[in-house]
Amino acid sequence: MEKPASHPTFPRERVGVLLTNLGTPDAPETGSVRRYLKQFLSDRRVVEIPAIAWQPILRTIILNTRPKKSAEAYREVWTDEGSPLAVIARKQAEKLQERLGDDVLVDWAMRYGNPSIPDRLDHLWQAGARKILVAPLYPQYCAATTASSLDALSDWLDKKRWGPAIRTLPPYFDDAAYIAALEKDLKRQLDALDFTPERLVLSFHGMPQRTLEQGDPYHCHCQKSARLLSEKLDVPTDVAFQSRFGPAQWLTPATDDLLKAYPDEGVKKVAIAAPGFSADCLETIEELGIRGEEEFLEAGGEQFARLDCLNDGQAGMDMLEELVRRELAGWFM
Ligand SMILES: C=CC1=C(C)c2cc3[nH]c(cc4nc(cc5[nH]c(cc1n2)c(C)c5CCC(=O)O)C(CCC(=O)O)=C4C)c(C)c3C=C
Ligand SMILES: [Fe+2]
Ligand SMILES: [Fe+2]
Repeated sequence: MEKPASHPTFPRERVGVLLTNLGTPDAPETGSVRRYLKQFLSDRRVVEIPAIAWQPILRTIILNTRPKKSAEAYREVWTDEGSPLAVIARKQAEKLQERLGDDVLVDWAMRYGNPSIPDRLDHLWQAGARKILVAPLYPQYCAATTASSLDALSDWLDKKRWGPAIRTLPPYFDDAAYIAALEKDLKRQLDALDFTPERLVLSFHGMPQRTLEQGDPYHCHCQKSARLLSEKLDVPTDVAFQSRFGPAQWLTPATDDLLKAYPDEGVKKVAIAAPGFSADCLETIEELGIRGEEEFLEAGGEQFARLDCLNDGQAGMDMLEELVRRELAGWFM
């Protein structure tokens, strides 16, 4: 039977994979940072204060002060290719695409800023992806990160007449592939240091203490990742939470407090890793690597090293390929 002339044509069906991360400004300038922070900090998953109380504070105080200061920090980490988080996210997607071949379309997106989750889902759909795995690259589940990415997915699906079958990558905080990748990569980096650290700090992004009391599993996921990892490493580890924001009580101990207290306790040689970040970003390169080192040395510390995240290195990509192939079972071998 002949198709009516008005009948749309469809591309070859394929499987899509969308790697998502948090997001970053388009440029290390006040205006770009303000746009990014406005979207980020207006997300009710991130700041759980009723909008009527929060929006005036955000618009009159925070967006008038923080963007300039944050832009300065972004300038310290910005590369010729762009923001480290975006550059690494793109490389992770390109390398995963190479590993999975043409039957799968791999793309990447950011929850805040660009490229956005709805734009890249549109792109995958238009390219023929009728089955899509959305993979928020957060090992530890958190409402502010994992659930928020899935909100963006469900908002997109909500508007579609015909939408894809969807799978989402579960948190992988205790997955053997994740722990093994960290073990391998951190051991490689520790072996390459020109000193032997007395302590390895495992620094996770902080969250308000209240979220733990309300049932967010993030704190427990971080503690379990840290325990499983520390069992594999020869150096003693401490867990800490970084990037405190606002006046509320956040998870403790705070990374900066821990670094400042070490020298008085006789700990003078420290390495620091951020296993909850799948890619290096402002929070690892600037906050840990620059500010953290300054704070530790000023307090009397002697040697300090920041270890890289898994990024697009061999160990991290082996893990990502394993996790993604597992989730694609039955869709693609
Ligand atoms: C990895 C998990 C992360 C959690 C959990 C998280 C929670 C969280 N963050 C803020 C406030 C800010 N975070 C900022 C940047 C930022 N945060 C994460 C990760 C987590 N955040 C990443 C990967 C980045 C990206 C940095 C980049 O390179 O672009 C910022 C912006 C920078 C700044 O102005 O300091 C803010 C603000 C809150 C409030 C929160 C949980 C409630
Ligand atoms: Fe953050
Ligand atoms: Fe816990």
